[in-house]
Amino acid sequence: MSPEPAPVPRPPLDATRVREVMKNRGMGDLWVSQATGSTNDDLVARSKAGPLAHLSVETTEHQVAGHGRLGRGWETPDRSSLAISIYFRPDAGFDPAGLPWLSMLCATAMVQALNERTGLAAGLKWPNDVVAGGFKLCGVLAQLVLTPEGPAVVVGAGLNVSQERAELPVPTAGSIALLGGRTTDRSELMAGYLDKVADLYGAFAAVHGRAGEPGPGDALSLRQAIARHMVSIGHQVDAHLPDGTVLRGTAEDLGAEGALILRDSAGKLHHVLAADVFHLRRSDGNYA
Ligand SMILES: Nc1ncnc2c1ncn2[C@@H]1O[C@H](COP(=O)(O)OP(=O)(O)OP(=O)(O)O)[C@@H](O)[C@H]1O
Ligand SMILES: O=C(O)CCCC[C@@H]1SC[C@@H]2NC(=O)N[C@@H]21
Repeated sequence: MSPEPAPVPRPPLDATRVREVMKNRGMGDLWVSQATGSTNDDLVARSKAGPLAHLSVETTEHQVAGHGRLGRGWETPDRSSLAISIYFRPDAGFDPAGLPWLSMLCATAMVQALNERTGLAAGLKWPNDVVAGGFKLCGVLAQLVLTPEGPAVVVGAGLNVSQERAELPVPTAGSIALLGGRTTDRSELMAGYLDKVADLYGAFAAVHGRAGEPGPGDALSLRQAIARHMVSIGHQVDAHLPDGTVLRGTAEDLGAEGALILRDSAGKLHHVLAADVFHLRRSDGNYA
C-alpha cells in the first residue's frame, strides 16, 4: 500500500515580507487578522470610518463569511488560501465606469503573478475568475464604496492555495497544490500579486484619473494587457443572462468599455457587460 501523501504545510502569513513589497511600491497600510467575516466588508467599513491611504490592503488567515459575485458565498479555509482586499481611491476622484476595469486589473495581476511564481498556465476567465488547467483558482469581487472623501473601490481576491479536493466547494474549483504549482507559499504569492497590481494600476490611472504621467498608449495597453490573458477568446461561449436567456457566440475581444465582444452565428456582434452576465461557460461543456 502506498503511503498517504504528506499534507501541504500551512505556515502563517509573513506580514513583514508583504509590507516590504507594499512599501517599495508606494502602497498604503496593511491589516492582517487571524479570522474575520469578509476582508472586503472590513475594508469597506474602514473606508467609511476615516480616510484610508490609496492601495491599502486587508487580509486574514481565515475568512469565515466571504462573499462572491451575485451574492454567492466564497470559502477561504484557515491558512490554506488567500483573501486579499485592496482599497483604490484615485486622488482625482473615482469614475465609477472604472469599476469593471479594476476588477479585471486585479484578476489579470493574479494571472501574471501565478504564471511567474507557480509556473501554472493561468488565464483570465472573463470577467472575474482566474483559471488554470480548466479549474477556478481565484475569484475577484469589486465593490463601489461611497466614503466621506468620495467614491472609492474595494477589490477582493480569493485564491485557492493548498486546499485538497475535499476542501473545495465545487468540482470546477482547483487549488495551486492540486494543480502541482511550484510554490504554495502564501506570502510569496501575496507579495507577487500586489507587485503586479501596482504595475497595472499605472495604466489604469492614466485612463481613469489619478495624477500620474499617462502615456498616450496607456488606455490601449491596459485593455491589451487584460485581453492577452483571456482564455475565452477564440472559443464559443454561452453567456447566461439574468433573464434566463443564453447568448451564444464566439468570444472575439475585450471592448473599450470592458465588455466581452461575442459574434453570434449570424455574424452579429454583441457587447456583453460583466454586470449583465450571470455565468459564462464554454459551449463545449468545459469550464474554461
Ligand atoms: N474557494 C472557492 N473556489 C471556487 N469557487 C468557490 C469557492 N468558494 C465558493 N465558491 C463558489 O462556487 C461557485 C463556483 O461557481 P463558478 O465560479 O464555477 O461559477 P461562475 O459562474 O464561473 O462564477 P463567476 O460568477 O464568478 O464567474 C460559486 O458560487 C462560487 O462563489
Ligand atoms: O468568484 C467570485 O464570485 C468572487 C469571489 C471573491 C472572494 C474574495 S475573498 C476576499 C474578498 N472578501 C470577500 O468577501 N470576497 C472577496
